[in-house]
Amino acid sequence: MHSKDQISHEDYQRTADWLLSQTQHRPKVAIICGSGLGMLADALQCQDSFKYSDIPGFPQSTVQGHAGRLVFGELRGKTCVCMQGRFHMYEGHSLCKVTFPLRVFKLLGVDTLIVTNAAGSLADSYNCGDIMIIRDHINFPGFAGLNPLIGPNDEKFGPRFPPMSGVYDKDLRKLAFDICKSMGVSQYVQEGVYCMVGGPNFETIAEARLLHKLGVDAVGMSTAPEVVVASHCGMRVFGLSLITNKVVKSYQDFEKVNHEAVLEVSKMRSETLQKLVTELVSRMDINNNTA
Ligand SMILES: O=P(O)(O)O[C@@H]1C[C@H](O)[C@@H](CO)O1
Ligand code: HPA
Repeated sequence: MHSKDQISHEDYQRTADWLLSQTQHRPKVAIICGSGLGMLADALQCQDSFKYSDIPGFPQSTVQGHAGRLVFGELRGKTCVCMQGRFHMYEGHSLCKVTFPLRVFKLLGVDTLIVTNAAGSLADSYNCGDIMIIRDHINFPGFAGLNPLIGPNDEKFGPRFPPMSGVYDKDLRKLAFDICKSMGVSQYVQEGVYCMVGGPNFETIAEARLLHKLGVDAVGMSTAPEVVVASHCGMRVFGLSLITNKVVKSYQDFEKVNHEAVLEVSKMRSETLQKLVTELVSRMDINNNTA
């Protein structure tokens, strides 16, 4: 499966060149919007946007709550590119396809990734609507050999064996905490470990208990492959999970999670997340991108 799906450097370059020919924007920051979080792109000024179906080489987004648009624009004078809709492994995409945009962004000049997702909480102290700053992740599919870096290594992007410790930038995490404090929202901001599972089904109770025992704070179906590829090609990474549900861990609890409820909670926190991401981009240290 992997060799058939292998994407060449030229393929990434072709898509990057097409985008560079269609927009004047030269982003340094990429933002990936999680389920129901597409409104993060609405804050961008002077937008140029492209449907994924119009971008050569781009996969298509099939999940409700993922619009399928790439939006370029400025956040407080800093140029960003925003994915309104991401690709998940459970949609049937290979991990090369899931992470295709990241390498294209690298070729556009992006050096910082802000990744967001909707996730269920395992940590007992978390509540629905909490924002979790991702300290670290567990890439469960990676344990089973589902890793986007499997296959011949493209040294132009990064090394064969990239380190993954400290992958979520410490300074950006601290900055985000400071911003949350000044926004007066610290009471529902957490920091924790995100775990990716393959999906598309939500967890059984036994699976939830296992993840809890392993020290997972929040579980979702994305993010880890994107972060692995971004880090492999040298990007700085910051991640946020919006806690949209508490994962059922008790056989006495008859609550059942569903995607509609996930989207509903995402909507509830959209304004706060938009403010937080805008402030973070505005205050983060990046090269002034006037190239
Ligand atoms: O794209 P994200 O990770 O935010 O989406 C989460 C995981 C599933 O795709 C979906 C389940 O409701 O939300
Ligand atoms: N499990 C996995 N993925 C999710 C969840 C969950 O409970 N909530 C949102 N995405």
